[in-house]
Amino acid sequence: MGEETESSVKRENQDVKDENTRAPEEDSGVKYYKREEVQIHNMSKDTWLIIHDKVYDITSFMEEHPGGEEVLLEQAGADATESFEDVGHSTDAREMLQQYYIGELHMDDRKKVSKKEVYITTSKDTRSWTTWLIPTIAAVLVGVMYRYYMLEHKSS
Ligand code: HEM
Repeated sequence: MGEETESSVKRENQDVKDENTRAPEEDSGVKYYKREEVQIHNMSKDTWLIIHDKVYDITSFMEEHPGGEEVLLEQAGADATESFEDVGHSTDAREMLQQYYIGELHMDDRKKVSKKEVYITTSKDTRSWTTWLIPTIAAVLVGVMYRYYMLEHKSS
């Protein structure tokens, strides 16, 4: 009887240990992962991905992915932001990501200039005024030249 209690205590301790070594899903505070840490999880039974500097454990999603397991495995343990965006995933797909979120990519491992910033500097707003200004100037010039031409013809 005493033995039974001892073994159940042991099992309980084991459970606690497993809980601690598992990917943390803490309520308080965000967990930061180094790139090397993410890289270890690069197989079909243990798959992590980085998308937009966030880390996802997609192990349970592998077989469910509508685009197939293969494409995910190719990106396993790495930054899949570009391939994820290239496919043009739906809003539903983006919302699905939340379920697999486990933390953030460590600040030291983030790229210095994010794609977002590049997009902002080349946004349409800064270019749009030049697209109508040049034809307008051209039209005014043609108008002025036409007036001069007509005046000269009248006087001669
Ligand atoms: C955890 C991350 C991902 C989630 C939650 C996800 C989810 C989805 C979903 C819901 C679809 C169905 C179409 C849609 O709703 O957009 C889809 C399609 C697809 N995904 Fe993903 N995806 C993920 C990562 C990736 C990555 C990293 C790649 C590329 C390497 C990829 C490649 C594709 C392809 C090729 C399709 C099929 C598109 C088509 O047939 O039109 N996905 N994915």
